Amino acid sequence: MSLSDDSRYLRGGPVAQRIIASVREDAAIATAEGFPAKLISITVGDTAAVDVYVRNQRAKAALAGIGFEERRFPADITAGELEAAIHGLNADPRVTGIIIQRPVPVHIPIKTLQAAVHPLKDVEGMHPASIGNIVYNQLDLAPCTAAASVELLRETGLDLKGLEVVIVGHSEIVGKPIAFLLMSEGATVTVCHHMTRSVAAHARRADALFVAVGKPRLIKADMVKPGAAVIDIGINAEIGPDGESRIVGDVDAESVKHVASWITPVPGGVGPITVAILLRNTMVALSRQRARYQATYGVVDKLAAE
Ligand SMILES: NC(=O)C1=CN([C@@H]2O[C@H](COP(=O)(O)OP(=O)(O)OC[C@H]3O[C@@H](n4cnc5c(N)ncnc54)[C@H](OP(=O)(O)O)[C@@H]3O)[C@@H](O)[C@H]2O)C=CC1
Ligand SMILES: Nc1nc(=O)c2c([nH]1)NC[C@@H]1CN(c3ccc(C(=O)N[C@@H](CCC(=O)O)C(=O)O)cc3)C=[N+]21
Repeated sequence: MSLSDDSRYLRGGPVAQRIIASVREDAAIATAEGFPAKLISITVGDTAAVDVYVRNQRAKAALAGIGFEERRFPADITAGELEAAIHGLNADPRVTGIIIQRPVPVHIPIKTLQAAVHPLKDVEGMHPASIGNIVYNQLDLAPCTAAASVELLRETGLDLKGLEVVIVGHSEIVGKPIAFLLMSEGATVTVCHHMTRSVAAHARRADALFVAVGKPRLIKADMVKPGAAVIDIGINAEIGPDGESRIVGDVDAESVKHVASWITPVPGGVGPITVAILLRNTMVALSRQRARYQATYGVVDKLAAE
């Protein structure tokens, strides 16, 4: 069976479309009520790794009826200057959400930047205060890629309760949040990283295998349990046999597709859903801001009566 018509391929497009259609309805209502949503993307320095992401954010935000603006800053900007820019966006009532594209130059501590974003405008859930929410099983706003990966696993229809899940890669933006999201769903989760003695030994036990490392073909067929679901989060640029640059994941799809029951294509798997979730998170942030606004200013009648 060819890759393109194989139903075992878990495609992100239809899931993303579903999410964006629902965001579009919510955004239209909010706009009509006088609360248009607007997302600001911050990019610092060389942007090759994030260009595709930002391009898709802009396109899908337009489709969903969410405002979108990109702010680009030079690589030699100081952390202090960036924080000041973020504080300006925090204070701007027209701005609903702020996303800081990773990576940022090494002289800027990413944690400081994440902490500068007001938690109500933190559309990736990466503020130290926000990321704790998923530990407390508050799952309505999670880091986008992690949430997107879990959405794709749901598409398999597998019961997440008691599912043996192995995650390869433990970054704070992908691997770790996936682990927390799936623990909340009742899965049994093992997390592997570069010090894991045998990634293969763990991976072979997984009913669902998530891979977020950034190494092409790290996962081969002999590391996958027959019938497993394989969610490939990696995005790697490499030169293909035709001499053209192409994007591949972390999974050797050509061999793994013969063993797994489900596998996500790259591109066309997790990526499109990541963008859709970012927009959904922007609407979650908007409704939280509206609730705060209501709580603060929605007592006019009472004040007038006093
Ligand atoms: N589709 C999407 O929406 C997104 C895709 N990505 C892609 O996902 C991949 C991972 O991204 P990100 O999490 O940000 O990357 P990081 O570089 O932050 O994390 C990589 C992780 O992989 C681990 N690792 C490195 N080598 C090995 C190995 N040989 N075996 C097991 N684990 C290993 C590292 O462990 P340690 O820390 O111990 O060294 C680390 O936890 C990249 O390809 C990135 O482009 C990222 C974000 C969004
Ligand atoms: N703070 C932060 N959060 C991130 O989530 C984050 C980041 N920084 N930095 C960069 C990486 C990368 N990333 C992508 C998301 C979607 C696609 C995407 O839409 N991919 C399409 C590609 C389609 C096309 O080529 O146009 C696909 O996979 O099908 C790509 C890349 C998010 N990241």
